[in-house]
Order: sequence, then C-alpha cells, then structure tokens
Amino acid sequence: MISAKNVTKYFDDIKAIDDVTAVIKEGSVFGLIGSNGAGKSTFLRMLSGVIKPDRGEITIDGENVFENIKVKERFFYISDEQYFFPNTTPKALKEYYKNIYKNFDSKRFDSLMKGFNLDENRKINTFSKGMKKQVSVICAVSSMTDYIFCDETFDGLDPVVRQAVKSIFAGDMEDRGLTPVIASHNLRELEDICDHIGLLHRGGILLSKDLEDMKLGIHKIQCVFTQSKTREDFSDIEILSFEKRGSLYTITARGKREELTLRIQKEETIFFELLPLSLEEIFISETEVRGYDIKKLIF
Ligand SMILES: Nc1ncnc2c1ncn2[C@@H]1O[C@H](COP(=O)(O)OP(=O)(O)OP(=O)(O)O)[C@@H](O)[C@H]1O
Repeated sequence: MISAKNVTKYFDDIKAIDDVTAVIKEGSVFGLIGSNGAGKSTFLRMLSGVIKPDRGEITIDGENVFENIKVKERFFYISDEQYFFPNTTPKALKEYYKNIYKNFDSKRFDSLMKGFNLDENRKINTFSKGMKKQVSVICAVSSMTDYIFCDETFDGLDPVVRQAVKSIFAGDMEDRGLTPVIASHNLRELEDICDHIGLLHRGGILLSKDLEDMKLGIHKIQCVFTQSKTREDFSDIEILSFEKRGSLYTITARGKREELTLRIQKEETIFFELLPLSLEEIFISETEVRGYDIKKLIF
C-alpha cells in the first residue's frame, strides 16, 4: 500500500502540492486526474522518490520512498518527459534495468520488443515519441515490479498499442497483483480501466474515491417542470450545476439516486430522467465547484 500523509511541495513560491493525504491500495488501478498544473507529475515524482516532499511523508508498505533503494525496486516510473542518453539502444537499457531490478524478465523484454516490432539495436533517440513510450512500457512491465507509475503514458500511444498495454497490465494484475498508477487527461480511457480515482486540483486532493462510489454519489437529472424554477428552489440539496435551455432543465447534484429522484419529483414535472455521469462530467462538475469553470475557458 502506498500512503501519502500531509504531503506539501513548493517550487520556490509555487505550492505545487498542498497538504495531500491519499492511499493507493494494492491490486487496483489508481487513476490520477486533474487540470493542467494541478500537481499530478509532481505527485508521481514524489511517489517515485525523484523529488522529496517539503512536508509530510510518502511510504510504500510503511517504508519511506526517498533515497531508499530497497523500496525503489518495487516500482517503475515512466515519466512524461522521457530522457535517454544520446547513444542508448533498447538492448543497453535492458542491461541497465537488469542490474536495477532483480526480477527483470529478459525473455519477456525480447518477446515484447519483437511483438511491438521495435529494433533493440537502434538508437532510441531515432525513435518517434510513441515508439520511445513503447520502449519505456516494455522496460516497465519486464521489470516485474509491484507498482508501475505512468505519467501520461497512454496519451502518446496509438490505439492498438494502448489496447495491448492495457491487456498486459490487466494480465499482470491478475497474475501477480500489479498496481498501476496512471496520471492522464484521457478520462474516457481511465473510466474503462480504473478502480479508484484521485482528483487533484491546484495542488490539493479534491477527492479520492472508488469510481463506482463516485458515480453513485453524483447524478445528472434532465427534467421539464410545469412551472419555472430557479436554483434557489432546490437550496435543500447540493446542486453542482443548474442549467435551463428552453423548458429543459439539466441539474447535476450530489446525493443518492433515490433521494434526488424523490426530491425533484416533489415538484410537478412533465418529464424526468436520471442519467449516469461520465468521469469527464464528474471531473468538470467537481472542479467547477472549486472555481475552475470550463465555460469561462471556452466562451
Ligand atoms: N521544476 C519545477 N520548477 C518550478 N515549478 C514547477 C516545477 N515542476 C512543476 N512546477 C509547478 O508545479 C505545479 C504543478 O505542476 P505539475 O507538472 O505537477 O502539474 P500537472 O498536473 O502534471 O500538469 P499537466 O497536466 O499540465 O501536465 C505547476 O504550477 C508547475 O508550474
């Protein structure tokens, strides 16, 4: 289990991470989402021990991560800014990681390189961005670590490779309890693969919940009332957004499905429908309440 306790990180006067407390349980996929500059990469860099929190601590199974070689063997971190030495080849990388990760599976590495049609003797710096990401993913899964931290890794892969990597992750979760932690802006993709979502906003954690619970606790209602309504008419429930287009109202609110249904239907309605919310809609609603209004960015 990974635990972050009251973690804060500054870059000069920028507070990149603000008192974050979170738990990442083993055997599930943890999706890290958040607006640009929310602190996702900083958080992953701290999980990997690349940088040290100014306050608070990050532990894996109780052991501090920073400058702890023993713990570092337990995870592989794929940074979003990939750097390779000028003349490095995949073959040289394989040798390098074999020294770091004692369970490194060379056969798996070779077979994945073949499967992904990558030449292990070519200089990595001559590969495309996506091909470099493929090499990193192959190194990661061949290292046979308990955790893989992916910073926007999927975002640069083509659909076929993305699907292949998802199946490899799923297989490894099943076979050996791998825990992937994935920071991404591709919420549709995360929605398919994640069990748990951590939403960072302006350095702080807005919520950290199982995806299913998240979906159960927030709903979108579309309805037509017999009489005109305002947001204030529903001040007894927690409304996240309230929109009226013609006679159709779209209300996003926090609460249980049955309770919200009963409450809205207390008013006289001509039409009523409760719709499931996508992760993208949950993200927009949750960040909107904290002043990150997408409409202001678009219009
Ligand atoms: N090395 C650094 N020096 C100074 N400021 C930094 C540094 N790294 C990150 N920051 C700042 O910390 C904040 C969080 O950045 P971070 O890269 O963690 O966000 P992010 O959620 O990964 O963003 P994005 O989705 O745009 O990749 C930002 O305000 C950023 O400018």
